[in-house]
Amino acid sequence: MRSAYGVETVRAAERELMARLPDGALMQRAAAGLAAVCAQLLRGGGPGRRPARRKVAGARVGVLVGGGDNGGDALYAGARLARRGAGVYAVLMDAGRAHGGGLAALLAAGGRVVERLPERLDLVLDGLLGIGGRGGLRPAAAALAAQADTARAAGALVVAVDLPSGVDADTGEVAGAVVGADVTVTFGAYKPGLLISPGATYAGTVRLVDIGLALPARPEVSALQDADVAGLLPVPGAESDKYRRGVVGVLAGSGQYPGAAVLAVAGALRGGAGAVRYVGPADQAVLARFPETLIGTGRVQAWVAGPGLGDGRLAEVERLLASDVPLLVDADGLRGLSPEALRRRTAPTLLTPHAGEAAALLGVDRASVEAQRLRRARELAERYGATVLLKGSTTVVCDPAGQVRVNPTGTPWLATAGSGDVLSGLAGSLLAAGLDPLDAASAAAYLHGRAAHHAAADAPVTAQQVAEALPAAWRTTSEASGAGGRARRVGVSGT
Ligand SMILES: NC(=O)C1=CN([C@@H]2O[C@H](COP(=O)(O)OP(=O)(O)OC[C@H]3O[C@@H](n4cnc5c(N)ncnc54)[C@H](O)[C@@H]3O)[C@@H](O)[C@H]2O)[C@@H](O)CC1
Ligand SMILES: Nc1ncnc2c1ncn2[C@@H]1O[C@H](COP(=O)(O)OP(=O)(O)O)[C@@H](O)[C@H]1O
Ligand SMILES: [K+]
Repeated sequence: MRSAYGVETVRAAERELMARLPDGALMQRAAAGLAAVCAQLLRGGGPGRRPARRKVAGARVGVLVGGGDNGGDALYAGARLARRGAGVYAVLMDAGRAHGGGLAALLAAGGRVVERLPERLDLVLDGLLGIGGRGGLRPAAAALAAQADTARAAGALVVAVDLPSGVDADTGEVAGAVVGADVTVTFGAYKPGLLISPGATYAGTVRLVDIGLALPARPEVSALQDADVAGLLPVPGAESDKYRRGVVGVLAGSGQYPGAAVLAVAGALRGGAGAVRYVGPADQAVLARFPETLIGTGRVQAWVAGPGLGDGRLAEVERLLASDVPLLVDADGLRGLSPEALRRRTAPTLLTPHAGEAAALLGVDRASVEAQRLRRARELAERYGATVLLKGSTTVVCDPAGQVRVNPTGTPWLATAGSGDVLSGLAGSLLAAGLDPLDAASAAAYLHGRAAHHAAADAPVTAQQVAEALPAAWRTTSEASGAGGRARRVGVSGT
């Protein structure tokens, strides 16, 4: 699990540790870790777009230096690289406020202060702002961020110190100018803004440097990894039967959108439930594609309601809302949903809106959901008293108690018609197999994103292909974690 902590929590942990260490020790730890990653990148150990230099000596390194400790980290790291023979050029945002010790160390090591970044750099350190950044970059910082972009376009690797300047550490929000990094070296803990887009997009690959912080057990935001997901996936035991594994009901499709029913069933069949029951007018289309589907109402352990329903069947969704069976509501089912109806429910509810649907539920515009994914997902979960999976460039899952997970898998190729229907079927199937909504939603998003990677391989992909790649995604997730033996056994008497 990747655990992320907000600025206040990180600062409190830093204070506590600093009180026990000599002055400046923490910054030296950060700078040493940062310089080590830069050296590795210069030697060709990272996402280089230039031929590797193979050594640090002779490399050309630019350092963008802000007025706080983030600039201090960058200066001390620059000094370490200069001592190893790199040519290091520092641009100070505000000469009067650059970190004194760091600047002296850089100059003593042979580094230089220059007016603007020179040409032909191998690497640029973005030390403008770290967790002390507030609001959009002010003009002087924005001008230096633009220099980083220019150097990057000319082939330099950009390494963000702690986080890309311009990204809000707590939310991933970006207001205006921002540094686009290839690699972010973050200190002590992941920050939520490194895991949530748009911030995550600007961070590139994130490397964590341990500086010894003691952090609370419960992170503010987490991202499941292979082993976590593998440990959640339901695996039948020797005594399992299809009913004990769970039956998922799918209320989806309409004359206008029969395909949504087929795709939701396609996802549900690959989600670990023992059977899928379909209710709706697209039964012939569903059966033609999946003869294993049960047709018509009957007992289920979870319902998926909404994909392609159109607007004529909201009464059926309301009946499910009034039932005591776990329920996932997606797409058309989300229209006109009342917070009161959800709050009255006794069984778990999972809502899976995309940004447009979330905007309608909150009465805000779509752009504000896309720019503030974490805040909007939290608001929805709180207002509706349900777990929310907000789809999009970073899928955010939030439960009513405020636990947040962000999904680390996926690809923009997933932005294709019908892939959301596959996801809702898959998540509903995991609910029917007994996972709670937070786990079902985050495991489903993880597998779905991974399936898209398998199926897309950097080319366009269809929703059906994503569904067909789910077994491979399941297998690679379990294998990569070596968790075959630790997976949940379901559908065995007494479980
Ligand atoms: N506190 C600690 O113990 C440690 C801190 N470290 C580093 O220190 C950083 C935090 O340092 P600071 O608290 O000094 O803060 P920062 O260095 O992140 O930024 C503070 C400076 O940026 C300016 N600023 C804020 N928002 C701005 C905006 N939108 N546009 C332009 N300028 C803006 C402020 O006026 C201030 O001068 C961390 O991100 C990390 O890099 C590391 O050295 C590890 C240890
Ligand atoms: N830019 C993106 N990057 C990664 N995944 C995306 C992006 N845009 C959309 N997705 C994913 O694609 C799927 C689209 O679902 P949805 O919007 O419901 O489409 P549909 O209604 O056509 O099925 C979701 O899983 C969503 O998270
Ligand atoms: K930075």
